[in-house]
Amino acid sequence: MKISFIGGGNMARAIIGGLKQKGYSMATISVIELDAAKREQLTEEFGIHATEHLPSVANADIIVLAVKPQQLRDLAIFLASFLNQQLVISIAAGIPCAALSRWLNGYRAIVRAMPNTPAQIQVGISGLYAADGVSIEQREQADLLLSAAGSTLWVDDEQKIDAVTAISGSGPAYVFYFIEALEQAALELGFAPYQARALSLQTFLGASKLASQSDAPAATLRAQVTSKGGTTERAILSMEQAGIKQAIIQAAQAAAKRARELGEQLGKD
Ligand SMILES: NC(=O)C1=CN([C@@H]2O[C@H](COP(=O)(O)OP(=O)(O)OC[C@H]3O[C@@H](n4cnc5c(N)ncnc54)[C@H](O)[C@@H]3O)[C@@H](O)[C@H]2O)C=CC1
Ligand SMILES: O=C(O)[C@@H]1CCC=N1
Repeated sequence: MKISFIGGGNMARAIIGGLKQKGYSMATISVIELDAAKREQLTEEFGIHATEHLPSVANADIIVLAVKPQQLRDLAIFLASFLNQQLVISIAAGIPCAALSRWLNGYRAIVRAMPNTPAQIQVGISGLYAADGVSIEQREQADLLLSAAGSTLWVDDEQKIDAVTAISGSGPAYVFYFIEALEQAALELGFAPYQARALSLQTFLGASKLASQSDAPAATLRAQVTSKGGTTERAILSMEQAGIKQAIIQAAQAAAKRARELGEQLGKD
């Protein structure tokens, strides 16, 4: 399977990193990227072919559109004439298959995917939606490609991809934000930076692993840490008073709304 990425930025690098770790032949992967410095970096890091010439996609089996949503329309209109049988996978936030298909001159073999950056170490999760022109074989190809980056979750309702974007697409940033905050707290409690980082990171790693290996819901695991009249109880009370849980829920809702807005604004032309 020959895979061409168009756009060699953060997310393309994360997926290619996952494919490399999984043992994919880097000879089957190419990237079309406008920025010469990024092309050089991609070739150096992964040993892949990186070019600025779009027509090279004609030989690919799968084309992954990994440019910003704002860059997708112009790219797609130019790409349309190079499509024959390829599966097009778009990872752009918010942009509906219908808009992309219109820009691609009615092309319908489109999968909309929403991966996340932990793809680069194969512990990502991707939401996937297949438009009606996608064959069963192409659906399997898309699943195989994104599986190299972690788990996959197919949805039948395209709007759910905006919801996936809000939870797991943007989600790593929420977690990094919490890690930053805990690290900051450790610094303020007198630890050296390397100690603060170790305490914060290992706590996230350990708690995430424990939650993923346990049948108990997160609330039960939290209760197991929380002694009556103890330190955790005081900390959780402080977070409840600050409205942290509600703020996180609102943040995810704001992200989903932004994904819908991007689709409406950018997908209308
Ligand atoms: N960064 C993330 O965590 C995630 C991003 N996404 C989606 O992935 C897409 C890419 O995001 P990032 O990688 O973060 O952006 P980025 O800005 O790091 O990468 C986009 C790349 O596309 C290149 N580019 C733009 N127009 C081009 C063209 N016509 N031909 C070739 N290359 C072109 C740019 O030079 C840039 O290097 C976005 O649509 C975003 O919504 C999806 C899931 C997660
Ligand atoms: O922030 C964004 O718009 C993209 C989509 C999900 C993660 N990054």
